[in-house]
Amino acid sequence: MLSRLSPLAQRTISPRLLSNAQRTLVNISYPSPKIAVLELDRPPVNSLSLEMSAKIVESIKEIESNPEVQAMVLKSSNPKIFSAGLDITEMNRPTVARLEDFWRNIQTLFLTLYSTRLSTIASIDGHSPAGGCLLAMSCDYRIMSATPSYKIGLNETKLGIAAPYWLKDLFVTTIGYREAEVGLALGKLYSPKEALEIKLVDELVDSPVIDVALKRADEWASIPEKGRVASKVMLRGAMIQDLEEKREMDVGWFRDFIMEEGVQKGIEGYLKNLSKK
Ligand SMILES: CCCC/C=C/CC(=O)SCCNC(=O)CCNC(=O)[C@H](O)C(C)(C)COP(=O)(O)OP(=O)(O)OC[C@H]1O[C@@H](n2cnc3c(N)ncnc32)[C@H](O)[C@@H]1OP(=O)(O)O
Repeated sequence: MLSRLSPLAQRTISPRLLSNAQRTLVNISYPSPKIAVLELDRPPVNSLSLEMSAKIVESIKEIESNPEVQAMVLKSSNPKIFSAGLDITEMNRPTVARLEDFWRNIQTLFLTLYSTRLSTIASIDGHSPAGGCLLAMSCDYRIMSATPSYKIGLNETKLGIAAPYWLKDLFVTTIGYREAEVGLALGKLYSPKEALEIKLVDELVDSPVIDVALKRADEWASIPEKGRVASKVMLRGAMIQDLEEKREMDVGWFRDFIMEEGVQKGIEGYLKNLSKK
């Protein structure tokens, strides 16, 4: 990890030359006492490996531990990708133990981000498929760049897999049953304009997304915490409790689904096509 390098090494190695093993994977900054910015920094595409998920969770907890901080902006260090979703290599011929651990970390990531006392603003300046869309939907408010080529949505079926039941629930809660039904079946990736129309995102901006995200964070941070958190718990509590009770069942479902030979072949083929591009 970068933090294990000496201060001199940290200053002299260009960040672009660091391997992921040397990186912190996320960066935390505080533009003002009430606002934190959590930046995803796992090149090339911010995919969610076991370590990346664990690091995001650890960082949210670190930010939460400061009672003064009220809002957190989630952004990417990559100028055109928010997050490419789960690290597909984690699902490609894995060991059962690693796969199960990976999934427990993904569950924890969702539960932590979805239930944090912080107001969370997703600053989506780039592509946000699958697990990237999960991160965005777990936030309280989503702002996306209007750049027409960017895509957001749940494309799992295109990989030959299915979203877990709790991600399906989150999608339904966000965009409504019928749109979710079609979107999930087709593995549909929406343009920013389409995403705004179905309320998958709340706002589109042409200017640097982060500027508007910081403004919204200020607005959310000005609401008294007690009432704001109580209303969040009312709206989100049932889904959180449901997954808490079914975690191990969900791990079993995921493991059995992914380890099937046909699914493994599909994942292998999808990865090969990605690399060939
Ligand atoms: C039953 C279980 C349900 C589990 C739920 C799963 C949810 C998921 O999140 S599954 C993951 C779905 N994600 C995707 O399908 C996104 C795939 N990636 C892309 O579409 C593109 O990479 C991009 C649009 C995000 C960016 O395109 P760009 O042209 O800039 O970059 P690439 O050349 O495609 O990628 C660079 C590099 O990164 C590798 N890579 C891309 N995405 C992933 C990923 N999700 N996991 C692991 N690795 C990924 C890609 O293969 C390239 O690698 P090489 O440089 O080695 O070729």
